[in-house]
Amino acid sequence: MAENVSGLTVRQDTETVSPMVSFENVTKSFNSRETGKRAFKALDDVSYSVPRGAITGIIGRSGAGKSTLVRLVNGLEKPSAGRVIVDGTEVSALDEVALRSVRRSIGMIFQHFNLLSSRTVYDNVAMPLEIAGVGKQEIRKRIEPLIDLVGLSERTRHYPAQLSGGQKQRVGIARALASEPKLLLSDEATSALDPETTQQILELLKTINRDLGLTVLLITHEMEVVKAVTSRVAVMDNGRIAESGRTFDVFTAPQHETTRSMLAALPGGSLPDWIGRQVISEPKPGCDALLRLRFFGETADQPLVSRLMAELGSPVNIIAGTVDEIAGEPYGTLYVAYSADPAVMKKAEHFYARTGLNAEVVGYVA
Ligand SMILES: Nc1ncnc2c1ncn2[C@@H]1O[C@H](COP(=O)(O)OP(=O)(O)OP(=O)(O)O)[C@@H](O)[C@H]1O
Repeated sequence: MAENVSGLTVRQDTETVSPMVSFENVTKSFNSRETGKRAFKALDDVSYSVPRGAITGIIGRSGAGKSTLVRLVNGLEKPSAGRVIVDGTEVSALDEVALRSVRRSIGMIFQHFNLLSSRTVYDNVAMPLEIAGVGKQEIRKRIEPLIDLVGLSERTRHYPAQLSGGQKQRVGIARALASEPKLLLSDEATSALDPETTQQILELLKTINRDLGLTVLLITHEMEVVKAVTSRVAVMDNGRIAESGRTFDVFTAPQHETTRSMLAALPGGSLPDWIGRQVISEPKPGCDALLRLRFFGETADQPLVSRLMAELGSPVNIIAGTVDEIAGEPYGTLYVAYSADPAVMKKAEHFYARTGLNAEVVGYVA
């Protein structure tokens, strides 16, 4: 834990021994377009480590600084202060020639795929190897299994215009893997895809991460993407890391306002509108308390709601609920209402303390 500028205690990731990427006190200022003077800090004293072999998400709203962070990793930008270290090499200190070889060890996929329309699937994937001067035979030997891996063996002679968005991104992934990178950067790679295609591409990224042991750093503004595929996450806000840690921990107990409001957009992340409109913040005589119960870990598979009902001896009204999976772990949310009578509330509190059930009063309904 550490203090941020506003004095709030924020969560920080600590399990990052021998990271693949380290940002050490990185600040990136841009010149003001009006005055030409350094005015705007797109990144403000960012320290963060991307663990080796995992899929890590960087999430934040538009303008939070995500793309700037990624551009520092492959040396497209240099920090104004601080260091960026990739697999032990300080990329922020390298000249253009040295950077070229580092970039070969970093694959990248993009929102708009960046394929060459005049080249076939095969030729797009082969391109990084052609540029590196690899012979035709060797290229074929390396490319064919990759095209197979991304499920496009039937389409090697097709042009990008003949492919769907998901297929184009598969080409982008195969091309990124052609030079056998140790790190894959994904910049909003699923943002232009429909939800079903997004899931398929995310599954492919998981397979690649697992089977090739490739470290993936994925930047996105979509919580759904982070939830589905990452094991670690850093939430960015105004050029700073607002909080970071295991995705499951950050999603189930968010500490920063930005994380909370981004999570509210997920299905089940906020109250249904019809009840939300009736919620009052202070109890009135005879009203019900509205609670959010969260089930995970040991509380995920126990019949705690029926036990709660028996314990209170007063009706428990189930308002809404979802059962979901975060980073592969089950997670449920249930909104319930019961009498806000102090005696009932006290019994409920004892029940939560005894069982470890995570419960939070979100308001009252008359
Ligand atoms: N070359 C530049 N010159 C001036 N300002 C820049 C430059 N590049 C980025 N910025 C500013 O830095 C801030 C962070 O931009 P960045 O693209 O990193 O954010 P982001 O989180 O990736 O947003 P988005 O999701 O919209 O791409 C923005 O306010 C942006 O306008």
